[in-house]
Amino acid sequence: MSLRAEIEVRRDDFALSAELAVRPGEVLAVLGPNGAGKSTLLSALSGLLVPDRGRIELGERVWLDTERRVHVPTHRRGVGLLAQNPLLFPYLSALENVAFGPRAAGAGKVAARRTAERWLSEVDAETLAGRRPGQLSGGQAQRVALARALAADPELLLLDEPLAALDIDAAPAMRGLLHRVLQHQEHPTVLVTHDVLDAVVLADRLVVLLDGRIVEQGPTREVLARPREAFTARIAGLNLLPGTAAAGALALGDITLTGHVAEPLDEGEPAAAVFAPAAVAVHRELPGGSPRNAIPVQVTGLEPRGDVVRVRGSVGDCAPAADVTPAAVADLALAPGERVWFVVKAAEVAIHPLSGGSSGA
Ligand SMILES: Nc1ncnc2c1ncn2[C@@H]1O[C@H](COP(=O)(O)OP(=O)(O)OP(=O)(O)O)[C@@H](O)[C@H]1O
Repeated sequence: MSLRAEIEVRRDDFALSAELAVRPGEVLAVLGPNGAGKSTLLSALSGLLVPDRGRIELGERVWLDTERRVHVPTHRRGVGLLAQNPLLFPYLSALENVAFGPRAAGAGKVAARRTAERWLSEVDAETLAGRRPGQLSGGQAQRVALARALAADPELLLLDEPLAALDIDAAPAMRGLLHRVLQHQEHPTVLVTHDVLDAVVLADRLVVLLDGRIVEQGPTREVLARPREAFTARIAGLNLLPGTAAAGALALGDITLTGHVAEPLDEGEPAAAVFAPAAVAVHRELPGGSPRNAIPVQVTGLEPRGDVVRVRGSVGDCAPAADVTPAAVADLALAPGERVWFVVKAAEVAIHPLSGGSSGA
């Protein structure tokens, strides 16, 4: 069932006005700076906040229609929420936490337990079944919280910064797990995040919210490849070269890029190499010797950016960038049309799975 929402919220010095549609099985990421209205939007979808005006429908069911004074409360919407903090019941075991939703929906004790076991295993947490939340790490608790959200069989899944509270080691594993689980979701999902990587790995489509308004939307990689707003350009400032996963590397046509594989990847699945323009060195000749990644590009443009010059290149359909000093531009006699090598150390490259939903470009 598709989600369709039109929401208006007015506050003293803030107004949210947003319209969105999410198809079954699709993941929509909502990105935006602090105060843009992301949480307000999510609260309206979950029913915790009653908008001043709007309409929210899931399939044939109307959750909100301000003209007709319809407002279905949160507990009757069938919404699964995974927030920044796991918010597990402290006195219940992991298994009992996950079984809570099915029990509340009327399932018998044995059936609820079986559902909980299946979801705990789905999130690689079956060995944690008997533990209380106080005996779990942040990453483990978040996995249990995801199982709890899914075990209730929600018709709409809301993910509110689900990786923001995890430490730098736990976040990639959880992102990889979400990637796997969301691929099998049949219901719409809305993901609020600050991190462009979450959108790249998890979302089919992206909306960018600024000051309460949607300023960009479309398939994730299309929006990031051609940002129209400065905010999107800034968050999309990383190079992202899409290809397919190959043992510990990324195949991009006949180029192979090696890097750090932070999340589980199956060979042949869509993946991307992600690296900063500042990590790229530009060479006229292919440097020999050291095991570095070398990408043959044609220079398409040079843009001054403070102390550096951003060299834009093209390789296939991709437009990677390198930040170099003005002296290097002069030494290398860089100009549009020239053929050069973009060279980047494997240690500077991260290889991530890519969202591969029906509408993912
Ligand atoms: N309960 C509230 N009462 C009054 N104003 C609020 C309330 N909650 C949020 N706001 C204001 O509404 C605007 C949007 O806030 P919101 O929390 O939706 O933004 P956000 O995009 O989620 O930000 P962040 O990324 O910092 O969480 C902000 O100006 C905020 O100060």
